[in-house]
This record gives sequence, C-alpha cells and structure tokens, in this order.
Amino acid sequence: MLLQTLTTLNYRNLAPATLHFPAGVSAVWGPNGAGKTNLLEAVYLALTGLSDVTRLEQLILQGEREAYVRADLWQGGSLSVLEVGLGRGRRTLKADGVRVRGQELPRGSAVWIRPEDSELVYGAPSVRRAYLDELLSRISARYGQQLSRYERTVAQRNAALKAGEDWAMPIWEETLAKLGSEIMDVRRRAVIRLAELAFEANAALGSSKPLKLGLSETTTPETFRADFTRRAAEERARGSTVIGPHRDDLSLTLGDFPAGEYASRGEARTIALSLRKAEFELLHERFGEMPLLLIDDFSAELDPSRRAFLLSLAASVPQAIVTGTEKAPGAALSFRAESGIFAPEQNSAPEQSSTPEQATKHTALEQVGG
Ligand SMILES: Nc1ncnc2c1ncn2[C@@H]1O[C@H](COP(=O)(O)OP(=O)(O)OP(=O)(O)O)[C@@H](O)[C@H]1O
Repeated sequence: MLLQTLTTLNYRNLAPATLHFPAGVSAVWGPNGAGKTNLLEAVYLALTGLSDVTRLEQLILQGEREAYVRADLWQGGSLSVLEVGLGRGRRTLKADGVRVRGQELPRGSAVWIRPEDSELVYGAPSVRRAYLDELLSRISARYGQQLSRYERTVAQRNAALKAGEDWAMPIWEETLAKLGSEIMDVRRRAVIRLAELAFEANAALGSSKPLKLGLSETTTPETFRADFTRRAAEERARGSTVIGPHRDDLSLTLGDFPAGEYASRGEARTIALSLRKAEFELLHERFGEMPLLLIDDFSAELDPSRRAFLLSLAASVPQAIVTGTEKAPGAALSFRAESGIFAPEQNSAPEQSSTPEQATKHTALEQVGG
C-alpha cells in the first residue's frame, strides 16, 4: 500500500495542493496549528472513508460550502484513485470514478496513531467499542452491515420500550438475539488474535507487566433471551435496551489490575500504542499488504522507549507519514508545515518514488488552481 499523491481543496485549513509522497518515511513538521493533524486526517478520510468528527461541515474550510480530497494509492500492484466530496451533511465517495460505499474502499489501507489514543484506556467503554467495531468493520464488510442492522434494531426496540409496546418485544428480541450473537461471535474470535498481538507489542515496548485483552459482556449468545426476560422490568423503566454488544466493553488489564482505573499515564500510552500496533498487524494479516502508517505528533512522545518504538515502527513499514513540531529523523522526504502549506525541503535525503516500479521522478508539490 503506497500513497502516491494527496490532493485537497477547501479541506479545513489546508491550502489547495497536490502533495507527492515517497516510499519510506515522510516527516511533516512545523508549529502548532499549522495543519499537520488535518493533513493526516485528510489522508485517513480519503483512504478509509472514515472520520470521527460529529459534523462533516467541520472538515470544510470555513466560509466554503464544499471540500474535496483525492488520494492516488498503489495497492495490489495497480494505482487506484480514491475521491471524497464533502458538502453540508453529505459525503460522496468514489473509487476510480465510480460511486462507492465506505465498505467498498480498500479497508486495510491506513492506521492512524494519535496522542489522544490514551482515551482508548481511560475513556468510556464506547471509545473501546468504537475501536473494535471500526477495526472489525474494516476486516469484514458483513460485520459492518450486521452491526448497522443491530444498532438500528436497538433504536427501534428502545422506541417501543418507551411507547410501552410490550406486544412488539418478542419480535425485536428475536432479531437482536440473532444479530447480537453473530456480532459477539466475531468479536470473540478477533479479540483472541488481537490480544496476542497487543501482548507482544506491549512487551516489545518494554513493559514489565503483561497486557491482557478480553471482552466484558453484558450477556452471551446462549443466555440472550433469558437475560431479556430477567431484565424486562428495568428495561421498561429506563426505556432502553441494557444488554447486548452495544453495551459490552473491550477490557484491558495490565498486570493484575484494570488498566482504565490503575494504569499510569505512561502505561496507558504504551497500552494505546500496543492496540494500534495490533490493529496494524491484524489489517496486514487480513489483507496481505502493510497499511500506510500515520503517526501524529511523534514529538509529543517524550518517553525515550516509546519514541524509539514509534520511529523504528515508521522505518520498518513501506510508507509512513510522521508529523511533529520537530522533524522526525531518517525521513526520505520532509515537508515544512506553515499555515496549511506543506513545503518540501531541499535538504531531504534522496527521494524514493512511491511508484512500485520506481518509475517516475516527480516534483514534490504542485499547487492546484493557484
Ligand atoms: N474547517 C476549518 N476551516 C478553517 N480552519 C480550520 C478548520 N478546521 C480546523 N481549522 C484550523 O486548523 C488548525 C489546526 O490544525 P491542526 O490540528 O492540523 O494543527 P497541527 O499542526 O496538528 O497542530 P499541533 O502541533 O498543535 O497538533 C487550527 O488553527 C484550526 O483553527
């Protein structure tokens, strides 16, 4: 998986441009607020169709009505053009000129490591569920579809609970038990492998305490229906479905203690990094190609062993973009970021082409429309 170019227009504070990325490490460095995170966010959006903003309008340059992002990506030996159009409340995805849904995009194409990943440890169960569900939806389109159907059914059952429609419960419960059991089954199998990979990464990061991953479930496929009966009075009183995979958690245990309650800041950062490394490995195993690695603000990582881990991880993959207020060492190309403009630096090491055939020699920046 190699990103050849990224083109943006009206995307947050990024100046309209086409940036060419080489194979190996690209270092993007500059002051706070320069647009470094926005650049990684644009890459991640173009490659996966995913964004965690609450309103799509946040992604559009203030004062504009539409934004556009395009990535030219080498995958499986050929070049794909992935485009995202953004309007008010509207997102259009295209692959090679054809409209597609998110699950039709190359789903193992990028992993994004961010400073705020510590929330995976300290945050609410919903943060860890989102991590797991996003990863599994990328690994299996069916998982994503079943999860959407399940979530819609929970919303419908909650409405029926609030309306006191007891007669409808058996129908909703039948559907929830069926979809929910399938979701739990996929999660259980995936978490076994994810746990092995995260355990290894945590040890490689020098942690003396073993990291254990598991699922903390509110029900099981075997007891789903009985649990609905047992919790019926509580659910009616609250007007909401209190058991099922939408309430489960990915449990993280460091040594003998739940990480969310006992891990130090540094330990939490190591655990979060282990989860991202496990995500990277799982996508690699599933799709057979290493994802593009996006590391946001490596310079915020002050711990020497985690910093070394991040940089050696970046150096070990086919392509990584590493941002920071200082320049990541060992980069094939560096960009100086300032006010949404990314200027390639002349003193970078000789550029490797991101074309697998190593064919084209290119200039690193072309301004679009200006
Ligand atoms: N829709 C938007 N329109 C215009 N500007 C925006 C928009 N969204 C965000 N910005 C601006 O983008 C800037 C933030 O960019 P970004 O988070 O990428 O910075 P950064 O270089 O990663 O900084 P840091 O080093 O502090 O992490 C802010 O100044 C913010 O005001």
